[in-house]
Amino acid sequence: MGTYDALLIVSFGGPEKPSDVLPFLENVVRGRGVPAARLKEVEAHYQQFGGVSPINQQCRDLIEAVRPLVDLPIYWGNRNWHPFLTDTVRQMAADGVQKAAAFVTAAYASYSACRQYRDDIDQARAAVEGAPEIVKFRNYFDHPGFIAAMADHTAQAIARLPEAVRGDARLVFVAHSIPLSMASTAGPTGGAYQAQLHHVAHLVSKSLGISRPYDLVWQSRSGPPEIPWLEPDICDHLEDLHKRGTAAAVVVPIGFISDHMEVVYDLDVEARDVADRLGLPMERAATAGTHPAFTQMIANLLTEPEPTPCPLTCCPTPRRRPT
Ligand SMILES: CC1=C(CCC(=O)O)c2cc3nc(cc4[nH]c(cc5[nH]c(cc1n2)c(C)c5CCC(=O)O)c(CCC(=O)O)c4C)C(CCC(=O)O)=C3C
Ligand SMILES: [Fe+2]
Repeated sequence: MGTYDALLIVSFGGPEKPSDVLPFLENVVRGRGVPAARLKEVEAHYQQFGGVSPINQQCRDLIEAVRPLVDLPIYWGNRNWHPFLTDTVRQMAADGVQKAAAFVTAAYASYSACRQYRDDIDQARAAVEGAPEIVKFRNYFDHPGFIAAMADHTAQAIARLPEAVRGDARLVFVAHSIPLSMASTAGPTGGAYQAQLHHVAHLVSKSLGISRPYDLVWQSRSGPPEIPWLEPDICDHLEDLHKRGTAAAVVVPIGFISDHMEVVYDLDVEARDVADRLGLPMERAATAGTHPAFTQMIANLLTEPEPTPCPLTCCPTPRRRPT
């Protein structure tokens, strides 16, 4: 407590112009066996948005919103695109930073959401002489600040529905799908990714006073088709809800903390198309973004005791596959 001399934001990174898209995607999928056809599709999603992912600007906005709340210099580095984490850690060392707290823009356990960011931090530190110590915050999915932000945005989404269906709207929580093998090894004893997401879905519903059943479904499936991932997909699920006579759906992306490309494409384009075709009233809740409860959460995490390091068996690295 009170021992940090900098706050480091660690994020995924995204392209900011059309010519960034391919090299960015190559960084993301290196050694991960994502089929070429899937990559072509995703490339088209980015180009449809002018080759610009919203995620980097969202990190800048988050930093500006957090700056008045913390008494520390704030740095920012990404896994897959500029500013690269290694360059940021080099700058931190040059500035004489000794010990930084790291806020990762992913709230949950699993290799992709937690361990891979830890590895990024370790690799960046290993590449920089005199690198500062970097303490990653705990997985903050159940922090009251995150829950409050998501509950607030969910209430706003419900209020945007036609009045007649508001009271019956089905809450459809959604997160990034991951391979079943990754899900089964998430957290110290496995299954933590789904368990944490279920917990958040429960807490958000509860804080809205909604006791109706809700769903937890998945988006943005990648990887080779023969490898099983978490299902059902949000689009199939909307079809299913419609068949069952559901009056309306409020899609709540609890798996992400900003409205980046996977949100604005996979939900606001793809899932929206499905809902419109079905005539199913649907609203999408905003992610936490720069909600004041969420930015205050980041400041509050700085005052928590240092988290105990994860066991080595937690969220292990998947076997790398040839592309
Ligand atoms: C759990 C999880 C999160 C949440 C935690 C977190 O936030 O980190 C997340 C976030 C994100 N994923 C993102 C983008 C991509 N993810 C891909 C591929 C993959 N994601 C996976 C998982 C996750 N991903 C996995 C298991 C793969 C398969 C390849 C592999 O094993 O690594 C691909 C490759 C193409 C494809 O989609 O197939 C892209 C382009 C962006 C940036 C969006 C923007 O640019 O605005 C963000 C924030
Ligand atoms: Fe992803």
